[in-house]
This record gives sequence, structure tokens and C-alpha cells, in this order.
Amino acid sequence: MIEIEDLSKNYGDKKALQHLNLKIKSGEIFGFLGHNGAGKSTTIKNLVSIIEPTSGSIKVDGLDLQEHRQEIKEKIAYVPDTPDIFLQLTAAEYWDLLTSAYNLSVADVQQRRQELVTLFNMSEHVDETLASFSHGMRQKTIIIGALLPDPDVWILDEPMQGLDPQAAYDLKQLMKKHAAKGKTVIFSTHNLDTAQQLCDELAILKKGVLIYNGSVQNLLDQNNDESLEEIYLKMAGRQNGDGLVDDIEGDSHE
Ligand SMILES: Nc1ncnc2c1ncn2[C@@H]1O[C@H](COP(=O)(O)OP(=O)(O)OP(=O)(O)O)[C@@H](O)[C@H]1O
Repeated sequence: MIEIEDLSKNYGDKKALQHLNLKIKSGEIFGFLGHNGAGKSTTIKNLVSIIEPTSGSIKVDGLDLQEHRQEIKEKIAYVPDTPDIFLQLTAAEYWDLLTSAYNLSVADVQQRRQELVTLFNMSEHVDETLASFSHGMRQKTIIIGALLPDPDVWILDEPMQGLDPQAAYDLKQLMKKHAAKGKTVIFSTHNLDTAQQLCDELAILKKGVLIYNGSVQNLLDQNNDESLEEIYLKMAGRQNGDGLVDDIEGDSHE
């Protein structure tokens, strides 16, 4: 169980996250939705201790994150929202680096590494540098690295971004399997179909404020006959600019 209590994060004057309260249960897939700049990555970076909250706290299995940082970090796999890191390394060197950072032996992770490399169709590219990879190949490399030690809690920031349909499908299957084992999967996405397919529970953020927490089904039940897209856009959508798309189309035909 992850408990986020009254979590706020300011960047200077910018209130990126305001008084967030959430409980994320083990065994569920938990999705963060929200427009660009809504605060999804800020929440996730707090969860993985990359940034410090301005106020509030996070507990993982009852342990306070600030007091038990290292212990908790070891339970977490993190996929950041950009895969453009360690570009000078080959994929194999990147995974070796992580293996040693996790204090694991190459032998310990060999079988899992091989399975993930095969699953994500990266066998032919292990000795190529990340700099030479497409966005999706970098994303797969980062995902394989994060999942190498098989930690209990997976926290994935827009993990499907750039993946081809096969890799996206395979990752979704892995996420479901992990949650089915009673473990926790947290991810952010802009893809509402993915959210609907995967999430047991959703949090929708708008300008740093939580505007919905509950199941997808509950949201659908509360809004008869509307799709998740329609409901989401009504809740999180623009506050001005309605009709702009029509105007733009109109101009192009004149
Ligand atoms: N390092 C930073 N310094 C200053 N402001 C920041 C920083 N990181 C994020 N912000 C601001 O905090 C707010 C929330 O950003 P965040 O990255 O959490 O949004 P997001 O929901 O993940 O967006 P996206 O969908 O575009 O990835 C935005 O207004 C953003 O400009």
C-alpha cells in the first residue's frame, strides 16, 4: 500500500501539485491522467524520490519515504518520462551498469534479462549505443533496465510513449501479470484506451489538483452513455478555445 498524504510541490511560485491525498493498493494497476503540466510527473518523481515535496508525506507499506529512502527505493522500478539518458552506452553496458547499481550479480539477472530482451525484440541491438536507437528502442532499453531486478512496485511515467503496437501490448501484459501477483503498478498516460483497458483505479489531475480518484467503471457509471474520452475531456478539458478546431479547419478551406 502506498499512502500519499497532503502532498504539495512548488517550483518557485509555481504550484505544481496541491494537497494530494491518495491510497494505492497492492495488486492494482493505478493510472494517472491529466493534461500536459497537470502534475503527473511531479507526483511520480516524488514517489521515486527524485524530487523533494514542499510539504506532505508518502508512506510505502507503512514506512515513511523520507526516513526509509534507500529501503523503499530498492522496492521500486522507475521508468522516467524521457528515455534520452546514457546515450553513449550500448544497451548491454546500460543494463550492466544498472545491475551493478542494484547490487545484483550478472548471473542473478541473466535469465530475466534475456527474456526481456527477447520479448522486446532487442536481441540484435544489445551492442549498439542508445544514441543510435530510435525513440521506441531507447524506451524499450530503459524499460528492460528498470524491470531487471523485478521489484514489487513499478512506477512508469508514460511507458507506452514511442513503443510499437507489439511492444505496447507486451508491456501491458507484463503490467497485468505483475499486478495479478499482488504487486503494484503505477503509470501515467495520455492514452484513454490504455487507461480504460488497464486501470483498476484512476487519478485525474488538473493544474496540480486531484479532480477524480476511483475506478474507470465508477466514472462510466456516473456518466451514462458517455465514453471515457468525453467524460475525461469534460472534466480536464480546456476552459476556453471551444470552436477553435472548427475555425482552423474553416480557414484551410477558404
Ligand atoms: N523542474 C521544474 N521547474 C519548474 N517548473 C516545473 C519543473 N518541472 C515541472 N514544472 C512545472 O510543474 C507543472 C507540472 O509539471 P509535470 O511535469 O508534473 O506535468 P505532467 O502532468 O507530467 O505533464 P506532461 O503530460 O506534459 O508530461 C507544470 O506547470 C510544469 O511546467
